[in-house]
Amino acid sequence: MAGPKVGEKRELSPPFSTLNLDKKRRSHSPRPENLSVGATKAQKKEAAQLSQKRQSKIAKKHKKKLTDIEPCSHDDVYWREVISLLGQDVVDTAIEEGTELKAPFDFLEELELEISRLSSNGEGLAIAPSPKRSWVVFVPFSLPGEKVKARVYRNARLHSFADFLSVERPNPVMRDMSRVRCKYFEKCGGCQYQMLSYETQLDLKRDVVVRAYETFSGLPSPLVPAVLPTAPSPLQYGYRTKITPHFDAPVKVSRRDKQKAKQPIEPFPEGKTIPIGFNKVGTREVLDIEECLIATPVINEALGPLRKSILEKLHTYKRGVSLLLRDSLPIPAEASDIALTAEEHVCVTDHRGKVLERVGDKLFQYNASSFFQNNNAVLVPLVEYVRNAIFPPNTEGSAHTLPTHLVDAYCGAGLFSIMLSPYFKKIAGIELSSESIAAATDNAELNKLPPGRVTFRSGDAAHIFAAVPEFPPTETAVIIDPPRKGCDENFLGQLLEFRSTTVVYVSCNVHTQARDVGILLKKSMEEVEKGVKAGKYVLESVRGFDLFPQTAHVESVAVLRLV
Ligand SMILES: C[S@@+](CC[C@H](N)C(=O)[O-])C[C@H]1O[C@@H](n2cnc3c(N)ncnc32)[C@H](O)[C@@H]1O
Repeated sequence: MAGPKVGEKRELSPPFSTLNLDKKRRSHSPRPENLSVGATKAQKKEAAQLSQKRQSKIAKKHKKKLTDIEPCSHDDVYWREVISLLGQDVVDTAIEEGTELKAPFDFLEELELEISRLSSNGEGLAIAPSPKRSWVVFVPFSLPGEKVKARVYRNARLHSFADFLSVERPNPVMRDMSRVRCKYFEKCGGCQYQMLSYETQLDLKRDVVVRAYETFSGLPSPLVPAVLPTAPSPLQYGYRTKITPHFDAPVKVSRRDKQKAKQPIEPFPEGKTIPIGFNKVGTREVLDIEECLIATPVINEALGPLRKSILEKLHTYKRGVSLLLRDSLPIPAEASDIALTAEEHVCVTDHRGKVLERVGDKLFQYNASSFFQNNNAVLVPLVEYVRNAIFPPNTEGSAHTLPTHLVDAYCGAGLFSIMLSPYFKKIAGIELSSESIAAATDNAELNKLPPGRVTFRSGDAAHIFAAVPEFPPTETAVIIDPPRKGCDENFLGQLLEFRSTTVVYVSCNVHTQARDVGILLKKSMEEVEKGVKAGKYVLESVRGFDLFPQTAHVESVAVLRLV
């Protein structure tokens, strides 16, 4: 369950962004904002012409076949949204006619658009009002039913991305700008939903889960249960325990200059400042951020002094830097005193430092640069939900054997293994990062788990099944929590071979989750049909969890049972 960084630019780049002008737009062409303020018609025309030339050059270079789109990638998710809005027939006709890369408007053209619905990434989707051909435009910060003004900044196959300019006719039910708390909203790429009620945000995230399973699982609808309402985060602001603001190189030095001259790099003039913060929406340009209201208070308290100290020694930086601010409990000098640590929080800014967090009655220590979930407030409800899925409350007296063993695949610093340790006789966790495995092993000791109950090993998740020959599959539950790209075929094959009674799949990318669940269900059905195996997997439930309020991001938990 990773999750987006605040202000992180979503991956819109290759292989699908055939006319990817983003970088160029930033480096050479006049920025749209600059153009809108006082730009003459001639300037706008010149920019558009320049960009059109560049557009066709890049299009030629990068023209990709549809088959090059990586399944379940951001590009694929956008492409499926385009198909669902335009209809497969319209898309097929455009491809046949060869017009699918010919946007019906100019680069940087201002459009007035009627928003139909929201995309899975939180942008409004509109069909461009063009008599030439049907074309979809994605506009951030716009809502269904609204009429908005937007300016196109990138064209791709049958769709474009546009900067949001203004709402001409708001959706009075959904939009309430008095809800917006952050002064950077609509500029920063971090949050998409601050103008919405929290209930609406949760409903929208449920829709994303529904659409992901419809689109990416390949399962007939009767095999997908009704998606449950999204579980809320106890905190809707001040929840984020990690942020990574960044800044670009204060002085640009070309590689050739560095190699050739080997002379001291010109210092950045003292007293000057540069933006330190998150990416401006839809760009890789840094927006100066002095506070981030979704981050915890201790992070915001530390951000000001950290920014100040950087600006004071700005001339010493020769490269851009990604800062790290992590909310932590203070770590006592003596490791044995760690459980007694005070509950006032501190902010860790050293990438090589340690972070200490309490989740329920357990403590977790890990390296500041390693993975840990970024919303501490929701972790107890999330783990509880996973526990209830493994031990359903009403199974007493049923033939169902309750698991005594747990496999925790992609275990990180041991969150699920350690939190669920009281409920199992034996637990095995596996994780690629040896740093995280070291932390997980230490965390088992820190929480005084009975020796031998939990073992962690570093390696590819698929290796776990060979490593636990003594785990009886019918009495073993498996938790999977892979990175955004989901599980690979090797892992899924071995999971199917192992055949544990319960699989709980936690994911920060519901699209790859839906794909993987679809593969598991279909393959296990095939095995039954061929008479190779007796039982098959069914998808018992799917539910979104809101780990990132105010953003469009959703975590998803799917429960699979062997029947
Ligand atoms: C989303 S995190 C989940 C971590 C943990 N379950 C938690 O909640 O804290 C995914 C983890 O998978 C690990 N990982 C990535 N690829 C892996 C692989 N092929 N095998 C095992 N672990 C992997 C990453 O290092 C990362 O720690």
